[in-house]
Amino acid sequence: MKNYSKPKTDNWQGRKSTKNLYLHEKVKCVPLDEIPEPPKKSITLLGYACDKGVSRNQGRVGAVDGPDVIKNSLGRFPNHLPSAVQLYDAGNITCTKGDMEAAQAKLTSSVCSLLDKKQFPIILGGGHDVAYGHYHGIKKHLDSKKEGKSIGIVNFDAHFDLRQNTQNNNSGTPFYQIAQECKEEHISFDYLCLGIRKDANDRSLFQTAKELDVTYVLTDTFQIQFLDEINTWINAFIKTVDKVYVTIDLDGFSSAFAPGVSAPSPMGFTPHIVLECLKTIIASGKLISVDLAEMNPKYDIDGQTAKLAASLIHHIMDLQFP
Ligand SMILES: N=CN[C@@H](CCC(=O)O)C(=O)O
Ligand SMILES: [Mn+2]
Ligand SMILES: [Mn+2]
Repeated sequence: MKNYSKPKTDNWQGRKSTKNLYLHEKVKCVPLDEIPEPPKKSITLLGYACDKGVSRNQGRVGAVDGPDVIKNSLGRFPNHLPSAVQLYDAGNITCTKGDMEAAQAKLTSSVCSLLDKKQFPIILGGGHDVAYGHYHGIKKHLDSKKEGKSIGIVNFDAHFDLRQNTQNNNSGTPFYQIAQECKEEHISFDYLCLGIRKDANDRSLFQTAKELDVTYVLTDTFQIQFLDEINTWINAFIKTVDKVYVTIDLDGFSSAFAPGVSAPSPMGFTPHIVLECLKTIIASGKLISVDLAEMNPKYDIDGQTAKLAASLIHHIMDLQFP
């Protein structure tokens, strides 16, 4: 299959038990086209092993290895999933000959098929261009049902990623591309950014955000002491949409927590505020799919970023499948 590699059991190792106490014992490595339609919802992890968007955006490459490193870290975590909930690793979407658009297209069809099969997808990046393919997979799935359901995007990120794609599509353009397509389709572009850094987005990006009516919280106020106000913003946003797609760019976290990214944020946000926001979003019952972007093992220190990513996934699974 083009732009795809099958799941590798080698990625799943750790302490051994006889009772599925660990996630490496719980997970089933199943190729994408063999993922079953379960009677109950279940979870599928799928990697987006591509950093072409990062290199096109003049960033530091290495995120191509992000998905496998996250899986490797996650496998060592304890398994608290109900036994009726399945956990699959469906392998990785790959990028060949620098054709990022082909990788995004493959991600779109894969996410759509996972959602058609009632899976809860957790996509592991890879550059933040993962968001373009991921969003379209959700959209394709919802559009096929012809129920007119809308998608709200919640992006935890230091960056708007609203750069114009006049030169090329890259890791800094996905939400601009989506916004333009929404305009063409006469549907609203619902985009909430949490943790935006003023010192990492130029004036024209703030202007684009204003023109597109983007709601955002700056990283200075994206802190636990402002949680009530942040929750008010999140709930107001969620109310206006039918489904919520959450994308977590690891570079929004302070580099004290997430050094292993292409563009680190020394004064970024904490994991605690993100967790509280995830609780609010998941409590709404509207969360349809999640991704984690920009995991770059080349710059990680002692596996901290991979462990943070794995811990976020663990929390999300716990909240979504109590
Ligand atoms: N996905 C990341 N996008 C950021 C990268 C910033 C940087 O390279 O410093 C952006 O384009 O703004
Ligand atoms: Mn970012
Ligand atoms: Mn980003």
